[in-house]
Amino acid sequence: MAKGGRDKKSSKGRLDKYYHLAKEQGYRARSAFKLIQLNKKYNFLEKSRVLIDLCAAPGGWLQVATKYMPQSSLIIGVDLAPIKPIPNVITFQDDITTDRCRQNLRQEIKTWKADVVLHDGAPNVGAAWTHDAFTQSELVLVSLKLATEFLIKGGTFVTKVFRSKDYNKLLWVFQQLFRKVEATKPPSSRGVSAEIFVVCRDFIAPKKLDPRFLDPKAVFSELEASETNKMIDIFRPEKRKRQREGYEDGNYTQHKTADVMDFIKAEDPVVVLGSYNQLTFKTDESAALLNHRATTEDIKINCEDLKVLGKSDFKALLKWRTILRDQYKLDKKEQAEEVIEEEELDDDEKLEAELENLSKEEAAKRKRLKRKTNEKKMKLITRMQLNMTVPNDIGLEQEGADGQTLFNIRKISKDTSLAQLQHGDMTFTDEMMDNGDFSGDEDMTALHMLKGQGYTREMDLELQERYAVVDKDDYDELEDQLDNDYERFLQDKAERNAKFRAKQAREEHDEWAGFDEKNDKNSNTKALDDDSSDMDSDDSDASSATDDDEDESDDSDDDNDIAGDDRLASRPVSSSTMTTNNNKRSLLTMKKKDNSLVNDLGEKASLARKTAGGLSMGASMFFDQDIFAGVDEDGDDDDQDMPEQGPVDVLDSRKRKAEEELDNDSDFEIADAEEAIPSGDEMWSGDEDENSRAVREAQENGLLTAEAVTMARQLVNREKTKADLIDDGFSREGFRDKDGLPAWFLDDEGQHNKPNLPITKEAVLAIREKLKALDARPIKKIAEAKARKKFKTMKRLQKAQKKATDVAENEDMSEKEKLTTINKILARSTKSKPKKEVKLVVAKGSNRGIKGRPSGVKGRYKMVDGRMKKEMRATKRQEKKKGGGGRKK
Ligand SMILES: C[S@@+](CC[C@H](N)C(=O)[O-])C[C@H]1O[C@@H](n2cnc3c(N)ncnc32)[C@H](O)[C@@H]1O
Repeated sequence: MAKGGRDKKSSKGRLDKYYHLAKEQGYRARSAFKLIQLNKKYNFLEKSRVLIDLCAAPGGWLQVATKYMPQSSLIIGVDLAPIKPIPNVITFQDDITTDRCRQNLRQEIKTWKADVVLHDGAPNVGAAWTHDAFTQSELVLVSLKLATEFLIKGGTFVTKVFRSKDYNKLLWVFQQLFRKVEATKPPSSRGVSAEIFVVCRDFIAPKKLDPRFLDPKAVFSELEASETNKMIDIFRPEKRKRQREGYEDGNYTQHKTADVMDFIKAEDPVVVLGSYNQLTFKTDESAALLNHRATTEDIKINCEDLKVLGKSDFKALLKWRTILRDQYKLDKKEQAEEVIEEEELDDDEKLEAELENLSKEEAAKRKRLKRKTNEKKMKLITRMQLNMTVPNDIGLEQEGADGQTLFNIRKISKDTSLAQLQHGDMTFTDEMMDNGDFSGDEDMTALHMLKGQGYTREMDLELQERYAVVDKDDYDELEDQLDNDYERFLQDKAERNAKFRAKQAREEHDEWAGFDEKNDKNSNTKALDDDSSDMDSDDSDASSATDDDEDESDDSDDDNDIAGDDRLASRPVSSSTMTTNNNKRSLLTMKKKDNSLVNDLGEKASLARKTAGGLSMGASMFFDQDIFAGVDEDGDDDDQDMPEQGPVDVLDSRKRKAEEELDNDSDFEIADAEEAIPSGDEMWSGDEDENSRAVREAQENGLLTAEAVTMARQLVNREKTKADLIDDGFSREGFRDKDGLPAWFLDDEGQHNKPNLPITKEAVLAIREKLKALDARPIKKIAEAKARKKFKTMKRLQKAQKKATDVAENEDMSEKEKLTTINKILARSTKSKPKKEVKLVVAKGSNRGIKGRPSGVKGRYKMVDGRMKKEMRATKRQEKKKGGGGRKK
């Protein structure tokens, strides 16, 4: 039974490197590394003196806290389960949801306040995930409540949250109570786990707090999302249904496949691409598609792994789908329905609608052109920042801003990219395509010829034919729509995959290296200004006010503390103000002015409820996020860019926009991740002490083994990467369970069961030389003794020299006498003095037990035990006898 259990554990990959590291370093749970890594990122333990760990069993986090916090800190841990004692830690068993636990905590902490409150609580995550997730969210609120009671102003609250539908609501509440809220997933948290850690810093410590902030009923009761999120797709005149609840409940970790036909028939193909890992051709219907001429090899490859779709792959799949839908006449019915609807209009209405459509199309075209120009400008600025373009080039770049003449196949031939292409490396073309560097028709054809099958010209032509596209702009609209879809796809993907989010943030971070946040903001603002020059003045006022306020809030953090604290309980914010974008901005402005987001949750919710067709509480939460500071105002226009949308009420359109943005709930995290997610695994090394010790030793003593020298050379010569070395470090052998094995066996294993690391001849020679040099160096004591001897000899020689000079100058001596005397003096000086004899005094008779010098003994002496002397003599005698006896025999 136990064996089966263990196997199951292993097969799940549960016994990973952190498990083994935890065992090695004596941590009770692998989760200890989560706190180590969180602390490495945010450094909250070192400067804390009082810590409360809610849900602390078995005590891994407590162990970490004792290690990283200053000595004699007060550390309290509580859990439903008993916690084995940890030195200098107070633990007790309690349910954190009870009042008794609160009282016990109060008793332990007395009048102090905690600098850190940790919460890693998880109810038994098992079969009923949905239920568990909710209970976990409740636990989080309970722990937050305790945190608000015990935390010091400016304190830190760290909690685990599961990515469920309550996630954003929890984040919103955290944001009301802490100035800095960041969600992060430390590397030791398993990728397959839906858990994420939220680090809330700088506790506002409001004097009064509306209890509804911490009441699960108030926080988790969400207004039903309105039905207004309908984006009419110019590609598919059908309703698009977004997964507003984020993850599909209960299915977070599996490799999911869907049949290709599901993708083709789906209402929203982007959701399918975002939700599944693979599209299969297993049914008869889908298998038949394999022979379709549009199903190229690239399409098949794209279907294999949807998680790695690039932009062009994504677009190719959608175009392929459209062609197939056309073939299966899946859109025909809806089109017919539309026609019938249109017939119902009378002539005047038709004319009006047509005119409206025309003017909208015209406006959309203008906007698109402007946006493209701005994109080009932004790209140019980026390039200049990265020293890729000199100002002289600007004219050339701008010439191509309208996308008519810019493409340079020369660009490929000029630089190293040609060599890349010749070697079959098409990443360059992908990049150019994604960047929009290929713009003209000929360019696209040329590129597609280079690219091969996936994104075929044929497919594009077929699509143009299908939509009776008459000019390039119309086709651009299709492309725009695909671009939007791709953005949506990325968003969905980001929501689903925390790792992807981290990667994306890293990439963005890398991409913009060299820009500081301010510059970035400025350039964005500039683009916005350019883009929205025709925006009404109210808008610009509002946005500038927002910027100012933001600055203000940054500068006057402290000033606003008290005001903010008081207002947290009292000042209502009306959700009804958020029905238009103008109002969205004014809310943002208000919020920024307050600097502490002081809202009355209930008031806000009820007002939202009251607002017929208004935004939901979730939307207001969304607008409260800092990410709005950089919101792309031009995005509003994009909605109107779609001619097929037909006459739509502007208000509705904005509501849709707001709702759509609400759905992109991961925005919050991405924004945070940009700032805070580390830019490499090195940020997250598991055991820093060991690492730093090893580094220090290597720095002090150099590399001492041939293996180390070989590895170092491989690293320097780029034959191996750091990741390779880490991988090599983990082997099955290293993780053998040693519990219960006898010591002699482990000793033996230790001697012989060693990894056979590769070494090179050069490394061996280098080490040999080094050791030779080391060997040649005398040890300290010998060197000192030698130096002393040399010094004494020198002194003696100097003395002898002086004596010899005196003799030589003596006029009373004959030359012969002088010579003999000098020779004697020199001979004596080179001879070392005979050692003074040490007299052995036997401690017997009158000498027994005396202290000090025995009477009648002069000079050096040593007391010896008579027995010892006797015994030694006896031993010698016996040996002599034995030896003699042996010979006799
Ligand atoms: C993942 S473990 C915590 C591990 C801990 N951070 C460590 O490093 O050892 C989650 C813990 O939450 C505890 N827990 C769940 N619900 C609780 C509750 N209502 N009150 C107290 N503890 C609770 C469980 O008993 C469990 O020990």
